[in-house]
Amino acid sequence: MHDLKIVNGEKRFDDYTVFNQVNYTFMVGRTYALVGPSGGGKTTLLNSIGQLETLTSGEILLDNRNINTIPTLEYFRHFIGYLFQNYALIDEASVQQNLNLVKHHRIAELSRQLEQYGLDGSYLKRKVYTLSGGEAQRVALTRLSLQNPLIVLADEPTGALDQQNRELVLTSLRKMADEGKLVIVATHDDHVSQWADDLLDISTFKAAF
Ligand SMILES: Nc1ncnc2c1ncn2[C@@H]1O[C@H](COP(=O)(O)OP(=O)(O)OP(=O)(O)O)[C@@H](O)[C@H]1O
Repeated sequence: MHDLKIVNGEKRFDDYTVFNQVNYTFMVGRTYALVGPSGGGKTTLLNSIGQLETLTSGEILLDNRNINTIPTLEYFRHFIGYLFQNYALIDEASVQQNLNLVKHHRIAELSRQLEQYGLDGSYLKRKVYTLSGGEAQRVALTRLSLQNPLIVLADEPTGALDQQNRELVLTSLRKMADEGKLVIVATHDDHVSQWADDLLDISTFKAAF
């Protein structure tokens, strides 16, 4: 069983400590809500797991292997997938181009994957800027499915969505966990906190000096 372990994790920006003494083990197959006050360090912790930030001290172990020993490209390709509040798609490019950015897929495969998220193949030619927020997040979910990473990091993925699209995102993330992925969602949304298997409050990881 894969796990992701943070051992004595600390992150400082100059002399400001965002968090310290983070000791926590995430298990694949589960969903985690990462909560805490604005500026508390949720995004910083997600980015540290995603190799976009480096811990000031401590380590992050994936199956007991320090993630910093995994080459960044390999890590991004095989282990880490992101879902963001603002979708992180290229607005001026088509849905098809966005889905093919990392790896080329046949149109039939793209259509099949899009249909899982309630969009048909006619969306492939649409420019992302013509999509509604809910449709854009469905495209981002499709991209995540195609990438098929072990760890899904979601930063406020429901923040800009109505209830129906929020439920679609949560159902999709649950399915990914059921398929054996680890899903970590940074959120301010109580509904998402209640949905997750485990709740992790970042503000509990800030010891006094
Ligand atoms: N590159 C950086 N340089 C300096 N300070 C930073 C940097 N990135 C983040 N910070 C600071 O670290 C703290 C934690 O920020 P972070 O974005 O992780 O919080 P958050 O819990 O995700 O907040 P929110 O809920 O508002 O999104 C903030 O005070 C932020 O200003």
